[in-house]
Amino acid sequence: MAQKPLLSLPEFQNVSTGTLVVKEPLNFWGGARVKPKDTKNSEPVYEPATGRVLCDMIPCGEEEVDAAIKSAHSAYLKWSKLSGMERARIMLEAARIIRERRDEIARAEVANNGKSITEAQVDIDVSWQTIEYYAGIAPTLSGQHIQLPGGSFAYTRREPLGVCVGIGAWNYPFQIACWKSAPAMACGNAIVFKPSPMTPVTAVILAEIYKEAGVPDGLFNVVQGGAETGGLLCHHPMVAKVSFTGSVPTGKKVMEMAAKGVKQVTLELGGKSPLIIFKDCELENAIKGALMANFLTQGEVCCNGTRVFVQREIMPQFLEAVVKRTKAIAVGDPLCEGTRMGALISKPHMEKVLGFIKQAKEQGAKVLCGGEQFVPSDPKLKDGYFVSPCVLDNCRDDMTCVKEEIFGPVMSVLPFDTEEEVLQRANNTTFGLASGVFTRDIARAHRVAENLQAGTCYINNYNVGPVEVPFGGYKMSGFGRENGQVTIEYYSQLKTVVVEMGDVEDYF
Ligand SMILES: NC(=O)c1ccc[n+]([C@@H]2O[C@H](COP(=O)([O-])OP(=O)(O)OC[C@H]3O[C@@H](n4cnc5c(N)ncnc54)[C@H](O)[C@@H]3O)[C@@H](O)[C@H]2O)c1
Ligand SMILES: C[N+](C)(C)CCCC=O
Repeated sequence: MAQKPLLSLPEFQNVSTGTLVVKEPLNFWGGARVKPKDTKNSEPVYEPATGRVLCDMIPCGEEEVDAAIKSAHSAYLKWSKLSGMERARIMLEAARIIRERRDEIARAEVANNGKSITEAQVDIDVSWQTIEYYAGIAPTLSGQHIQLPGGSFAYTRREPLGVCVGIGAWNYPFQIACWKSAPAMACGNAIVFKPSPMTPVTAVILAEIYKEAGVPDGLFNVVQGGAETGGLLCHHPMVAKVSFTGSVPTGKKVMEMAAKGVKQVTLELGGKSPLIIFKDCELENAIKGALMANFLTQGEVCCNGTRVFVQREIMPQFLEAVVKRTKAIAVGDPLCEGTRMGALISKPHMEKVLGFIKQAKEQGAKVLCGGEQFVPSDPKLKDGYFVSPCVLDNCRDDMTCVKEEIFGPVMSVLPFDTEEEVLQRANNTTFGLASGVFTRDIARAHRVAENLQAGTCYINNYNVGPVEVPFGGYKMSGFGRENGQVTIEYYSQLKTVVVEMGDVEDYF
């Protein structure tokens, strides 16, 4: 008997670099893929490793956004009436299907995003774990009972918000869709998700998996598009909440639009996070940590520790080892198992990153390695957007490469002398997404963690992100949280019910 393909679309079978062409519609609502009405504003989507066109992204207009939101609302009416156990059962089935299809989803993600296959597999694992985790929480959602005088009482109910919109960035396309949909669905909400126009491919796979697992038609919807479609979603009167992942400037616009309808917002924005390495650290771990903090997903990670402060006494050893390890990073075909760094998301983004490096040199930084466009020897990769990972020395706090988010494989190294000084410099930024410290001194580690103004502080590691752990920003890196139990509060509201057991007071 012929084996059923794991993913429903034949184009996703046996994807290798340079082969995927997506022709099927990438929108999904009412439980089915939907062809866009008007194709005139379509944009090509590129495969980062080859520069080849992968598919067209056709943005949804007003009518289509409205249809997706209405379909979400009707599914919400059914889904929100299920018990937590019933919701959990379906979500666990979705997690199981993702786990089973992990490698195929990861390959499609690589074709669209350019990251290495080993990283994409981890992203897909994190995705099903997220759904599993929130499935586990769904049956535990409960209220409080409050005793009042005379036998009266009050109780609270944790209720869903309604239709939630998720707007995603391009660096973790499938994972972001799961980070938003899993807690939302656990709480009884419906979701309309808009991926980044640069990575439209894998969200619709998630939609099909949710459907196969048994979620009601319309509960998880995908609308494709850019700023205009995003604006339509944020303004729609039937939307209760917007959860946004992206840059600070766009986050501000989303907040403004949501404010007009007094909608709740979660903002997961950018960063320029400090990583502080004290001379008493375990140096080998600190070096590995600095690489983890800078070079995952070609450096296109919001929480990357791109300002690496190294205590002056150990700077020579640190630089020698970090440069040696950086030069050894295998850059190339992201679908090869041995590759550790793939291609940047787009040609303009690659040029922007190279521009930051050029400016850093003009401002006095010294390139110790990398920082150039890289052309792999494989001819099919000659038009890919590869940049060799870069370590910058002689950096100062006032340089652009130290102040602005580059979102590419560029580590800026800065010397420091004292704890007090480095804390002041580390906090001297408008961002506050993450931070890290390497030291063997346990008291210092916790003191530094307390004093760093950031939503996460990693002690003796970096960029570890299990779903059980809340993630989100301080300052202009945003607010609200994803992951962890606390995220339930961002996808639900509390109703108080007050019950009188006696007579109403005769006051008037
Ligand atoms: N904190 C986090 O969890 C996190 C995670 C990933 C990425 N990021 C940040 O995302 C940025 C990179 O992603 P990007 O380039 O896709 O960001 P972006 O702000 O350009 O776009 C993000 C999303 O917003 C949409 N959008 C653009 N204009 C809009 C508008 N006017 N109204 C509504 N939606 C609009 C885009 O189409 C896209 O889906 C970096 O700054 C990075 O740090 C943050
Ligand atoms: C690297 N983490 C921890 C998986 C976070 C990714 C989310 C930000 O871009």
